[in-house]
Amino acid sequence: MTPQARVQAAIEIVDQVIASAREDGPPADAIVSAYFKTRRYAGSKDRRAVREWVFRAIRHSAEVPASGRAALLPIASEWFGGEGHGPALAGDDEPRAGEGVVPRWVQPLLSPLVEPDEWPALVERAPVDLRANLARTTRDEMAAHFGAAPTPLSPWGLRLPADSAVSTDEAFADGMVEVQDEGSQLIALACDPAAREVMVDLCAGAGGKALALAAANPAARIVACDTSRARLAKLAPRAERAGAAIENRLLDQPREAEGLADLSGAADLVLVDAPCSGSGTWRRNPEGRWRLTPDRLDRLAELQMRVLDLAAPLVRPGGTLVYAVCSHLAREGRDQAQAFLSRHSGFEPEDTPMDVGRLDGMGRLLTPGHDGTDGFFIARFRAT
Ligand SMILES: C[S@@+](CC[C@H](N)C(=O)[O-])C[C@H]1O[C@@H](n2cnc3c(N)ncnc32)[C@H](O)[C@@H]1O
Repeated sequence: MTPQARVQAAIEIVDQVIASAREDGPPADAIVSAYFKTRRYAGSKDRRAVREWVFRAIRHSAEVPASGRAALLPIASEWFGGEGHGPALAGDDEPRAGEGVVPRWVQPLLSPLVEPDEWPALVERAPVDLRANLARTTRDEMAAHFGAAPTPLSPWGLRLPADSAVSTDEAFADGMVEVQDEGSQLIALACDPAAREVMVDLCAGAGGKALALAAANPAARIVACDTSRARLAKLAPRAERAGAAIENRLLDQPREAEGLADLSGAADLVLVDAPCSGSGTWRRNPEGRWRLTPDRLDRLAELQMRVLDLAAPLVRPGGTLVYAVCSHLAREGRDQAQAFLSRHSGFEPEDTPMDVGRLDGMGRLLTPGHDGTDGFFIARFRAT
């Protein structure tokens, strides 16, 4: 492909990314892969270059651009002109995407700790973090195997450069490591897993945190719940690879409480890794900024409240509830934690066992700019 044709391909892909953000469709990565499935003429260098253009265009623009052309014009105008199968010459009054990190309507909703000087880090390319599965290996052994540096905050973590391929490595296939951002590892650490016998991961998804809990305490009973069959189905093969014993439980929305009745008052620890805006992972999914709308945020805040209320009765007296979201928005983090306490007088806040991030209300906030992790809010409550 000519350089111009690569830019044209990026324009077509960004058009699809814009539509997918509107319709809650697949992520940009999946769209790039699907695009090249039907274009066998593109070699690996072409694919890499096009992908690079696509993500540069997405990172460049906080607001949804008018089109793929509008997204590429500000960063690739030298290739517009119709040569070499490239995009046609741009008109003077053609729309161009503006530069920005945080969408205007989201800016007042950020935690006040996230000041504008750290906004650029919210969309910078992220490294690949691994979690060594201590049930099978040591971090030092995996550091030597991958030639990776230890992460500074998590005792289980290793850090590789952005875009490192891990899934084809034999240590990955043998369950010695999982790909997991250091911030996610810190959520599992905030659960104090070694001290628990019964742990419920209420929003387990594909089980990233449940696997970390199991690695830290292989003897514990871990119940991984979710309302999404598709997400939960991904946990079983991962658990098998890691040699972890985790019970899977598919909950039926809106009758989740019925499916949890036998766990009432039985859990030493309930983790609520709640559905959220994902604003803390914009550096991995920068088009997440284009997906979020005020309506969607309202629905997520409702859901967070609902899963917290489902979690509360499961915690035994003296047990712990950990609430986490991968978000920098005060409404999903510190405000949600405060509202939980005002609804549940049988809980009191307690600090996380590790001194990481910054205090944000009664929880802790981790951010890419301050901590080098994805963005997370973590709060801990003790059942009195
Ligand atoms: C942030 S994701 C969880 C990520 C997961 N813990 C991990 O570490 O990979 C939130 C999950 O909550 C699930 N969820 C949504 N509504 C729920 C509900 N009412 N009860 C339980 N899980 C729910 C979603 O399906 C989604 O998988």
